[in-house]
This record gives sequence, C-alpha cells and structure tokens, in this order.
Amino acid sequence: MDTHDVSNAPEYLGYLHAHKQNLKNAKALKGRPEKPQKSKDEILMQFMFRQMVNTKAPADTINIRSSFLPPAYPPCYTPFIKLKKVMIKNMCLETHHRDRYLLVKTVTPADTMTAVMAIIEDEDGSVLMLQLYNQEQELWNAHSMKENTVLVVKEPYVKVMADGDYGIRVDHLSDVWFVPEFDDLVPLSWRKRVTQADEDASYWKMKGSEHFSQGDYRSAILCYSKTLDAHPSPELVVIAQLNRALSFLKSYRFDATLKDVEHVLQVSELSEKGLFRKAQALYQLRRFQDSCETHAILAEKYPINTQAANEYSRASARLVEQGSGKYEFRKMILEAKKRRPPRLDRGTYIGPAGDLLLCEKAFSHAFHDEDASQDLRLLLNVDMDKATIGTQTERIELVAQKLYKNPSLIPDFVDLHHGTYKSADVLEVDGIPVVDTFLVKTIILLNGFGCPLFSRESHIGALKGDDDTAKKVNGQFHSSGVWLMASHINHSCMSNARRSFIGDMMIIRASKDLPPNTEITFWYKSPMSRDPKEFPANLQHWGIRCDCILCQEALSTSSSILSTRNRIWADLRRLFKTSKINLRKIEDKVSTLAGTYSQPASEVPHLTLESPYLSLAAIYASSRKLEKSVEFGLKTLESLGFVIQGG
Ligand SMILES: C[S@@+](CC[C@H](N)C(=O)[O-])C[C@H]1O[C@@H](n2cnc3c(N)ncnc32)[C@H](O)[C@@H]1O
Repeated sequence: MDTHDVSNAPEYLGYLHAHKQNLKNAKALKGRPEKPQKSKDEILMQFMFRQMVNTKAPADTINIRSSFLPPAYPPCYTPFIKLKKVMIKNMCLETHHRDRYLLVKTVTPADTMTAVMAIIEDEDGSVLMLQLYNQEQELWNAHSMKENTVLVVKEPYVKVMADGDYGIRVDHLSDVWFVPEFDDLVPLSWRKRVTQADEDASYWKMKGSEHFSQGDYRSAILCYSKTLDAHPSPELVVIAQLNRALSFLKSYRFDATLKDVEHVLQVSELSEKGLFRKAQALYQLRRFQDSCETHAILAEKYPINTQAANEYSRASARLVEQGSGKYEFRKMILEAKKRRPPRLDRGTYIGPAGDLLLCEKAFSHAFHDEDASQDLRLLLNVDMDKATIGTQTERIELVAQKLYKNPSLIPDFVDLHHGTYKSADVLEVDGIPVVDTFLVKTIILLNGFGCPLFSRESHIGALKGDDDTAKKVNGQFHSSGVWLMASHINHSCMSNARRSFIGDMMIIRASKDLPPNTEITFWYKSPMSRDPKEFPANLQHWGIRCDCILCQEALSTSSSILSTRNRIWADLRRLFKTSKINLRKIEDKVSTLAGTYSQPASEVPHLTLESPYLSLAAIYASSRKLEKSVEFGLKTLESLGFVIQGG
C-alpha cells in the first residue's frame, strides 16, 4: 500500500526482463557439475578489485542498488546430525543440495553491497563466492566476518550470478552457521591454537568480558556459553548467565535474555541485575504490563536504583497510552522531525476513543531520508512480476532478523495474510529458530505500507501544489513499515477510515460515524488521485476486486461514456495549467463532465469533479468573486457525496 511501484516504468522494466532472462539461462544449467571457471588467484583478485571500486564510489551521489528476489525455496529443516558434508567440487549448479552441508572458511574480508559477500574455501582448497542475504547489520560492519571465519552452509545452493560467475547464495538466516574457532567441527589445520578446548570456566568468562567490552556481542555470547559448559562454580554460573543476558539484550535477542535471567531468578529471586534485565527485555518485547510488574518488585527492593526508576516510569507511560489512547501528537511530530530514524517510543492503542480507532507502533519500519543522499534500493520480484523502489528490501531483512532473534514474535507475524504461500510449520531446528525469508517477503509485500515522515506536512505540501510532495501523497513513499493490527484492515475505495503517520506510528481515524461492529476499511490505493480510467480499482497485487459503489458505477457505465469522462478530465487538467485560464471554457467542460454521471453524487460520489470544482472555488476566491467561490466550494463538497442544506 502506497509503496513506490515501478513495475510498469519503462526505465525499470529492462531490469525485470534482464533478471528473468538470467533466471532462464541459469535454469538451463541446472544439475551441471560446478567446474571452476577461474583459478583461485583470479577469483581472489577479482573480488578484491570489486571491493576497492566499491569503497571508492563517491559518497554524495544517490545510487539505486537493485536486489533481486529469487524463486522461493524452503530453509533447511533437517537436524544437523542428519546432514552429510559435501565438497565444492562435488556440487552442481542451480541445485539445492538437500541433506548436505558445506564446511568453509572465508579467505577474504567481507564486502557488502546488497549482501554480505566473501570468498570461501573448503578443506580441499576449492574456492567460491558466498553471498549472505538478510544478515544483521552487525555482520556488515565489523566483527563477525573477518578473514578465516568458519561457516557451515546448510543445504547450499550454487547459482550462476548475473556476471556468469558461480557463487553460493543463502537467503535464510538459519541456513548459515558461524562456527566458533574452538568447535570440534573446525579442522585442526584451520585453528589458530589447539589448546583452547581445555581452558577452564574463568578463562572463558574473561574472554567473554573482553569481547563484550569491544562490542563483539556474538563472540561474548559464545564465550559465556563456554563458561557455562566448563563446570563453573554456582557463583560463576550466575555471573555468566547475567553477562550473557546482557549480551543478548545488546544484540536485540530479548527471548534469550529472558531465558537466562529466569535461571538466575530461580537461584536468586531478588537479583537486582536479573530483575532489571528482565524488565528491560519485557519492555522491548512490548510486554509493558509484565515489565511494570517486574519494575514494581525492583523499585521496592532497590529504591535507589535511579536508572531502573526512570525505565519504570517509561514502561508506565506506555501502559497509560495503551489503555487510554491519550497521546501528545504535537510532541510526537517534533520528535519525528528530530529523531533519525524516526522511531517513536510509544504504546499501541486499540480503540475506539472518539474518532481514534488505532494508534499503532510499527512492528518494523525502514526509513528513507529524502533529505539525505542515501542510496535507494530497487527490489525486483520475479515471482510477483513486480519492481518497487524504496525500503522493502530493508524491511524484509529487518523482519527476518527480528523474528529470528525473538521467535516468540513469530506467531503474530505469520498470522498475517500470506495468500497461497505455504511454509512448513516448524519453528526450531537444533534449538535454533527457523524463519522462512520467503514467507516474510510474501507477508511484507501483501501487508506493508509506504509512509511519509508525517502525513500532516505531506498533505500541506500537496495542497500548496508542491509536485514532489503530491506524488508522495498519491502513494509513492520510499519509507515503509509493517503494522500488525492495521494489516488486518481490508480495502474499500469508499472507506470509512483514514490512516496517517507520525514517524513509525500509524494513526487510524474514523472518517464517519460508525455503528458498533462495523467493518473498518481504508484505501490500499486512493481513489482521489486516481485517473478515471483506473476505475474499477486495479488491486491485482492483493488478488482482489473492489465492489464499492465507485467501482460498480464504472463497471455499469458504458465504455463510450467512460472514455468521454476520461477525455474531459484530461482536457480540464490541461486547461487549468495554461497561463491564461479560460474560465467559461472550463465551466462548460465541468458541466459536461457532470453530465457523464447518471446517479446523484449523494449516491455515488463524482470524484472527477472534486478537483476542478475546488480549483474554480480557489480561482474565484482570489479574484474576490465570493458568490461564485462559495458556489463551487459547495459543489466540491456535493461532488464527494455531502448533502448541503441551506447552501
Ligand atoms: C492486508 S490484508 C487485509 C486483511 C486480511 N483480510 C486478513 O484477514 O488478515 C490484504 C488481503 O486481504 C484481502 N482483502 C483486502 N480487501 C479486500 C476486499 N475489499 N475484498 C476481499 N478481500 C480483501 C485480500 O486477500 C488481500 O490480499
């Protein structure tokens, strides 16, 4: 809804066709043995050269980076113990090597474009490019993908890349496993030192703290887990669990934080750190009631903990918003103006309270700053024959990561509409969550919303005639998000509610009085900005036909009348743009346009007339012909279906 769809734009159609052709060419190679086309040195040189070119790209240009969604395939659901090792030389092209795994190490540092990429080598010394999609930012930045990182790729897929080279593409987060240096899987020849397995619990705790202080939470977690495996004293168990809980908290793994602190609280019911971390994790999981209850215990036992007291009042404020629907909207706008990304710390209210039906915090929100030189991403979706520009790719990544890190959130998300896409009902394999990226993608593309930074400013801009803003009001936003509750609302061109945005909050208000148990509907595509040709609404993307009275009217009107309506509407747009406006001609055209409707506007709104009437009202107002201005002002309202008494 309201995302910037460029599927029919000639400048992007070429990309879509090229990708389809690549896929077709690649399919023809399916099953052929992977035979190296280049020597190891050539592959390494080429990778390093590309990396150098990328780093040297000028920072102030806005690039459009294209990402391409391959045909859907399921993640690996087979437990690791049942997978057999495969070597690169034995792999086939364009094939998912089901029930197999690849053990490799990186021989280059990672490069990042639309994926985290590196050259990998197996124990035979064969090399290939590896592309990891949807990985968390932490991996893109610093720590985890240095040279010599050991990885297991489950059920690997060798694809022919756009440039004709071969590479392994991984789309599901759980299909790649970062193997710690001290794991038994790592061959001796790949280890830096061999004695680590014998180190004691205090050693691992110390290593964990070292990694933690460097911000390398992934390694810190591994070391604290080693501490717990190395028969620590009861005191050390508590310390390691509290430290690991904090590392989980810092890496947004709130479910895991809760698990660790629950263990601590079983031993030491009133542990200050345990209670605090529990309250924080619950807050992040938006379980504000539970968070407040934990804070209450903390506040009673540790009244001088001011940091906890501050967080207690924050959690209480969310509970109030959630229960009352009272928000300081003005303050929220100011915050959204300043904060980057504009994510607001607010509760979700499910109404009604007056006309406020819903004020919802995004489950996930990806912001594109139109004022900063920030790259845009073109998402090519061959399955749906769609190309969109904006932040959909980021949104898929963000949601996949969020669910992977917090599987307790999976049920509510996968409950959203996903058409005919079928995914296995498996949440975990080997104790690790499994998130089907293609299910996430389908849900996002059917339930996501494009959104402005805040709707108020974008509407004012459009009213002032700012063309760029007008385009955006008409549904071409680059920022986007997914809101779980709002996603359950169906479309109608004759909707009874309107949505607006402040940062990552969606606000839905009733646009008319609604008797109890009325189904709420809003526009997936606004009828206001739509060309008369676009009735009935084209909602093919959602697989629906709108049966509102506007769409029905278009279906029951003869094609000759519809084409007359369309022609006059186009003429009027042109006439209003001329430097010397001919009002008589315009009024004549407007009255012919009105004649194309057989039903009164109170029954079927005459949407094509709204804009010409409003423009005439404005023109007459500016030339101080007030009676005429009022006449057209009233007609504007009437064209939308209002019945004016005494006008
Ligand atoms: C964002 S979801 C809306 C909520 C969905 N109906 C649900 O139960 O969760 C979009 C999907 O809802 C259905 N839908 C939305 N508007 C509809 C309408 N006017 N008539 C029939 N189905 C509609 C379509 O299947 C569409 O792909």
